[in-house]
Amino acid sequence: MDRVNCSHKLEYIKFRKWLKDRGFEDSHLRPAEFWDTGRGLMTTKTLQAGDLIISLPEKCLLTTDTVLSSCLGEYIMKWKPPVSPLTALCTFLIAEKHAGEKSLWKPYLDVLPKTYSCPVCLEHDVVSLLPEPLRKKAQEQRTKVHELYISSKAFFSSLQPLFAENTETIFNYSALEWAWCTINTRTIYMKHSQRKCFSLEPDVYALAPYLDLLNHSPNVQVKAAFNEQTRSYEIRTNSLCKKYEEVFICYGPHDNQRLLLEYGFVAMDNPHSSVYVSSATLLKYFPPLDKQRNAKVSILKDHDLLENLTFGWDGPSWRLLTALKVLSLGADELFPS
Ligand SMILES: C[S@@+](CC[C@H](N)C(=O)[O-])C[C@H]1O[C@@H](n2cnc3c(N)ncnc32)[C@H](O)[C@@H]1O
Repeated sequence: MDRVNCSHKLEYIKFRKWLKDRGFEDSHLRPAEFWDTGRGLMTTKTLQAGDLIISLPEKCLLTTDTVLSSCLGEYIMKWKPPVSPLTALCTFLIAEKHAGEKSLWKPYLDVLPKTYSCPVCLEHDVVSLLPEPLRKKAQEQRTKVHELYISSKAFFSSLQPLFAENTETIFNYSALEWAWCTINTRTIYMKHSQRKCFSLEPDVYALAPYLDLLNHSPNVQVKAAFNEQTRSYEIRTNSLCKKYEEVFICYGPHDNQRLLLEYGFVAMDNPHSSVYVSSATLLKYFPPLDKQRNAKVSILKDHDLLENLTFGWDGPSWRLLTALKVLSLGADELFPS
């Protein structure tokens, strides 16, 4: 058995009832465990190109509007300097999880992963096994989440009147890491207009319960957008998907480094696969005594051409070729008189 339907489990029965109460009608998708991709959605009817995979009503979406209309809203509105939309969503997830039975979002929270595999969650000795350019990005991710935690601490304390328990216990680092990964790995893009109560970071995240059970395949094409007429977020497939098979969407033309960094997995047979070449590796192959070496390196740095240098299936990328060309220039070619 390479897939096991899990829609009979109590948590999914409650989850689907919760979605139905919010206007979601699902006829052909079932949560299932797949041997290769883990949990995902299986279709009980064949989907042809052009068919609707899912149409999720606005009422099911969790956005910054949801956060502002909750009890957190007044605290966000009065907090200076304003928090980011991302911080607001993280705070909401942590607060709702803490509310347990009392949360209106409990059936959704109950089916969210308990742990994640993004680099920020990996142990130091695991990160140190990653190849160099990825290791650096993994460390940057850890720093980013840590800084978010430090910079949000005062705001979290301001929420104390809402909780009987100490906010430091509720909004601890591991709770923030879980909330950050939930948002980073599961949100859809939905642009909201800029609001004064939030910082200038773009407000583009929406959590889309059930739809966020769809796994990624680099080999399918889909069209996804909010439909203003039906007031639902809709995804149509452009690929055939046979009855009882897993339905995939495409998160974007991402290589495996990006998939690991953003989503915590890598895709088999990824047409966007690439191999990253660190600047240290590149420079090792150029003469250390080249008098113009420092000038060349600083030109490349100024143009942001010493990072994200890759080989894809078609050979070296434009960025890598450019870096190679600059480093190979002769003495009279770099600054011709
Ligand atoms: C939007 S969620 C999809 C549903 C998720 N599998 C679940 O059980 O909740 C995105 C996450 O699913 C997993 N995922 C998505 N596509 C995958 C794939 N092709 N292979 C393995 N894991 C995948 C990754 O952990 C990713 O962070």
